[in-house]
Amino acid sequence: MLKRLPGGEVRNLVSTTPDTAVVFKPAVVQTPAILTILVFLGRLVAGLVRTLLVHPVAVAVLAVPGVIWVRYGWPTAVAAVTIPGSLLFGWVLADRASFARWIGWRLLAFWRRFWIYRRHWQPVMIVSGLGRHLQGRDYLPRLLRVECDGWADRVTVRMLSGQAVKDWADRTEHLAHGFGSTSCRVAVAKAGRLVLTFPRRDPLAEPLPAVPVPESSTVGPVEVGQCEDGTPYRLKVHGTHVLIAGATGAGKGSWLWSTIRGLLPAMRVGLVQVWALDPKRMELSFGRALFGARYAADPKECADLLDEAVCVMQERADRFAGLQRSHTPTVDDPFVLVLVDEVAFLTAYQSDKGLRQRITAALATLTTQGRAVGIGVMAALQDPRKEVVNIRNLFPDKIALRLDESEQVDMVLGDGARDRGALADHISPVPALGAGIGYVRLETSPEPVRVRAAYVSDADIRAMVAEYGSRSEAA
Ligand SMILES: Nc1ncnc2c1ncn2[C@@H]1O[C@H](COP(=O)(O)OP(=O)(O)OP(=O)(O)O)[C@@H](O)[C@H]1O
Repeated sequence: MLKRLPGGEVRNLVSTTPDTAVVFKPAVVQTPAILTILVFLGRLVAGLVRTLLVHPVAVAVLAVPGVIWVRYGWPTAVAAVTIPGSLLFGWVLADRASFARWIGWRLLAFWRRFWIYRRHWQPVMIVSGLGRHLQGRDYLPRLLRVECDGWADRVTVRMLSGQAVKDWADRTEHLAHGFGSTSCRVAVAKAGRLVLTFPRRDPLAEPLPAVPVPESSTVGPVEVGQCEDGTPYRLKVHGTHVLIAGATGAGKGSWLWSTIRGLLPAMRVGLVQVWALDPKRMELSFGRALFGARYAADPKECADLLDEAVCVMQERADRFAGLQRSHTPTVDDPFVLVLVDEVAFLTAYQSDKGLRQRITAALATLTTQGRAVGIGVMAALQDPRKEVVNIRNLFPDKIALRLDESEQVDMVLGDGARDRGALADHISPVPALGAGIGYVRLETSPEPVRVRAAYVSDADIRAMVAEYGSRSEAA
């Protein structure tokens, strides 16, 4: 048995070069067996101590009854298990969330570390090419920590020296399927350490009803839907520009309408104006009364409205010059959000060259100079192959809803987004399962966040128009 210890194989290594009689035999230095055994024992003790430190709850649940059994006999051990067990069961019934936070997820993490990740670590690492098998030894990335919450496992790993984040990002599919998940996302924790996120279920599989209209009038980030961890997602619109790309039926409308809905109280008091460009006449026309005179559908009217926005922008820039460097919305200088549904209709597909150039120039001017003076642009785009290369860099924040091809993901979100887990081409085309789901990439963070926008139904829009239509118009 000792002959099979790692390193022993070197003894049998013989290498020859073709066509010569010269034979090379490496010198073999035998490691004393006692040294190898001591190293193994040391590693075992270190592993036990590490398990105790990382999973104290799970170790206590397993060890304490055993110790009581040995010292005081089985009846005491059964009582020691039954009494706390009943108390814990009562805790589950009384407050499931706090039980999960303090006990449940920790036990699950302990179990999944042992049963899923530790058990499959070596084969998955070797087969995916992230580990190496050299001269009878495995060189594997270190599995440092497993944490669980309601929807995913977060696995912290230490990369092998010399590995790059891209090596892992290129193998997310191997990792996901190797550890029994549908996807895997890679994020950098610190130098040499990564956090891999493996979803266990999809919390966004059910459509979300429209978010209630906020009570206060704010232009701060607008609640438009929900993130995977169940927290509300708030989209920043003031001080940025947002591009939303998605195939037909991907749910771009729910992002536009959820944003308008969150701004309604601020529109009512005059802190926000939404200017709507609706060349398809199918989306924003439904709530036309909310926009008053600032609605355009015909390409010529759209160009005029954009030019008007540029005039407002330039007039403000003249007034603010030397006085203020950022915009605070007031009734006199409200935040102007220019919404464009299907921007390619006005640019790429526009046959009138003069109009196309006017619109493109106005959009470029607004997106490059507008945010400091309180003008924002939110544009929807159906086919990212048209126009996205020209306009993508004008929008600091991008959202990729369902896309037809994997190459389109990086076209919309920027290089490397798909490798980091933005699988927009895998979003279901079934509206109930996938419409409104998208990956958001903000200028402040390279990690794409998966979000589902709430669905604002026709009835919701009618109610919004009835409640806010005329008053917003007046503003
Ligand atoms: N957030 C959502 N949750 C659930 N279902 C949605 C959501 N958004 C849209 N849907 C469903 O998907 C359908 C298509 O949505 P929508 O028209 O907004 O897509 P779109 O991307 O604007 O498409 P197009 O570019 O063709 O106008 C809607 O009729 C609705 O049934």
